[in-house]
Amino acid sequence: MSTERVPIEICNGVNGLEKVVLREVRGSSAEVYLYGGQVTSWKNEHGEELLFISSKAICKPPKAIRGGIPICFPQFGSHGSLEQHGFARNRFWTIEAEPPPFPTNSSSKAFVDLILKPSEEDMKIWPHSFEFRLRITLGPGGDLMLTSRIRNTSTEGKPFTFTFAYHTYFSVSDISEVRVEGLETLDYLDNLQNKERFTEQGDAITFEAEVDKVYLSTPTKIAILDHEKKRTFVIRKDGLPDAVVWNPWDKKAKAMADFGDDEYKHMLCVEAAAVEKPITLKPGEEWRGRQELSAVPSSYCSGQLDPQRVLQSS
Ligand SMILES: O=P(O)(O)OC[C@H]1O[C@H](O)[C@H](O)[C@@H](O)[C@@H]1O
Repeated sequence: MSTERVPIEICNGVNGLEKVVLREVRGSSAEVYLYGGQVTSWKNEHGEELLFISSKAICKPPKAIRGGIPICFPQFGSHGSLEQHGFARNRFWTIEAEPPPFPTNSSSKAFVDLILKPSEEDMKIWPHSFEFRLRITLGPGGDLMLTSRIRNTSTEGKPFTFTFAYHTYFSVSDISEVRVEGLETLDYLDNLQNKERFTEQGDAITFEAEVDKVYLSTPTKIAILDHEKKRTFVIRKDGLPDAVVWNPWDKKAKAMADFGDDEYKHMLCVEAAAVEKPITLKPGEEWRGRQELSAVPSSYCSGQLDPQRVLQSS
């Protein structure tokens, strides 16, 4: 099989911000803004958007883009002294033509390599030398893979510590019809209750109010079932033990300037993350964290197991 890659397509997105477009022959596509190194669109082969992006997103530095997949680094949330979610999401990344090779089992030809290095200004707020390489790949079947490689390039023998998340906003038909599987019975830190630790009770996770939880040491596979759309998102992760689940619900939605009042109904963030146990890199060390997303039609839909409905439709 030829490994010749598809030439990278770069064009201007909102407010003239540069974006990279990845396309697969079967019709799926993805868009990545250099601002934030942020995926802002992921479409399946029917051209359906799979990620949520707010109609009120402010695509203007220094505001991070509301939606898609912001990168939280070197700090997740308010777990540290930096600005919320760190600074990677509102810096300009660059395309790296020839990154150091790394083993990949993907035969995909549609990918882009980005790199972020700290500026002098960044060094003032976080005095650490690093190279953050991000490869975004669109697989032959339309899967979206993000691989991060973060290296400590300190020449002064200084280690550094960080937390991290792929803050993925999934597009869902109706949040009250959505179920998350893979996090049942796990411990979590509740951001709505001073980051206190609780244990999840019950069968599956469904939504009827604001949620902001960091599930700890989760399985590597998590599923989001969207009954109305008959679609299941599958998240596979590696190097990222935790998973954040967030929906602002109505009150917080109204309080956010870059988020529509009712948009909470159509999104859910499930974020592959390393939060509870920060990662430490010594000089010369490199860390990898990977997230792979796929969207598959789900055979199970709400009501299918309801005998009344089965009778009515037969
Ligand atoms: O508004 P942002 O800074 O983008 O953060 C949006 C949300 O991100 C995460 O999911 C956090 O757990 C939430 O506490 C936060 O509200």
